[in-house]
Amino acid sequence: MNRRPDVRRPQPQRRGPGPGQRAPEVPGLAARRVAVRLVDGVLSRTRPLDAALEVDHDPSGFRALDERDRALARAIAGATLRRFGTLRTLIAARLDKGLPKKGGPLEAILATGAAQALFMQIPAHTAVDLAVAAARADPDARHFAGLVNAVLRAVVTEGAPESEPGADLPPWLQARWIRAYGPETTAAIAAAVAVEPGLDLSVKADAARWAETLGGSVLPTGGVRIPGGGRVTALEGYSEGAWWVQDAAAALPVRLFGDLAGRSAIDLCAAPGGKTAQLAAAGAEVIAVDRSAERLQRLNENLSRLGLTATPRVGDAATIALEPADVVLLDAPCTATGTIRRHPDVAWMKRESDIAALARVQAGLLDAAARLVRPGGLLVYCTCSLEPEEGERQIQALIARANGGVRIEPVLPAELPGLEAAIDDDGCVRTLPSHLPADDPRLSGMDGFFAARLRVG
Ligand SMILES: C[S@@+](CC[C@H](N)C(=O)[O-])C[C@H]1O[C@@H](n2cnc3c(N)ncnc32)[C@H](O)[C@@H]1O
Repeated sequence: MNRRPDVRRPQPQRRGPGPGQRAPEVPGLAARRVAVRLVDGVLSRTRPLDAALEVDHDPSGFRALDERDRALARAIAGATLRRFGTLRTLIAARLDKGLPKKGGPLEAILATGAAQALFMQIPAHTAVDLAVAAARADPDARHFAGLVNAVLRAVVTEGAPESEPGADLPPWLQARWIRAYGPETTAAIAAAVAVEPGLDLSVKADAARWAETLGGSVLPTGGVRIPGGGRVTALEGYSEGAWWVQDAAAALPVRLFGDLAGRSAIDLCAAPGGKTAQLAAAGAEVIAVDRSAERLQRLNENLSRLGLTATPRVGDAATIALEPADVVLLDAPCTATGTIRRHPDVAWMKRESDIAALARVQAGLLDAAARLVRPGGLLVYCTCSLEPEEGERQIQALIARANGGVRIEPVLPAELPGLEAAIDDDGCVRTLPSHLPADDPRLSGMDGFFAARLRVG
């Protein structure tokens, strides 16, 4: 009996293969099933997208795919998560009784199917048929293959809705940003995170030459921006270690130290080493601390490709004992809500309660970092979060706790040409995804970051 589903005209009533039987693989199905697992890992808050793509033990099956299918699975998962707010609403409107409880990855199957048809250039019948096939291949979702077919046919017939600012953000996050930045700026942030961004590089030297070689432009932050797509490792200059991937906003905190030649530096929470590379390239003697030995190994590999050196130390930044240094950088663990543009999974992995828990960790790390600065030295604190609790309020609280021992060294407009709007009234840096606008939305924007420069002692 031929069990291969008719990919042009699905028959939802047909049952999948019985126990012990294997259906021949439908073309394109493997990539869809992996995309479903990637999205389901995020929606169930068990696996961030990048972790699923990188870890050796890969429960999604991503690494078993060939290169083309990997790119397709990644693109489907990315497009789904970027537009997930809209997709969830469209799907919910077609489900009178909500999502069945025992459907396994049913929501991920529906969302990836709809994303392909509505937001990627994939023919609707292919997207729907492969979603039905993915449901049939899943032990829990197979009972709902008919529902997948019905819901997706209705969704694709209706077509993509007008995009509304904020429709793709979790409501709790949108509400917080409106409180922190106002409705207009929040709409601008939402528009910026809706577009998959290009690639930002920090270069060791000669930004103009690398911009020309790679078909990009030099940013006011000193880095190079190129259109995204393609394998980073295949780009010119990668193997010779001429540059590393680093968002334009992530490159700002180290610049706040000024001249670093010959100075001692401690980089706390350093892996995978984007900022360590900047410190080392600027001539500092760097100790790079991270609590994860595995991630420090990646830092070592990255530095070695770049021909740069730092002393790695595995340890907890809150308690590590080190000789005080001229400058200390604390790039604290945070909710990373400023990076949703590049990591759309972050919006759906995080919970609002994560903010308070991380803010407590950040306060402890800040106190420890301040103790590692030699008297009169500089501390730069940064997070890639848009939440004031993880940025501005950390600094206000530290200054109050330090009783005159720590003060903000305000960043001057001349230090950030082209980004003066990112300097707040206290002289700290607050970048937003809507900063650095350009005509082409894919070449616009930057991560949301907070950075404060502090004089200690
Ligand atoms: C935001 S990432 C750092 C990115 C890095 N600074 C860069 O520019 O490439 C946060 C890092 O902090 C590390 N980390 C989290 N808590 C830590 C702690 N208490 N002590 C040391 N490292 C920590 C994590 O292992 C992770 O590598």
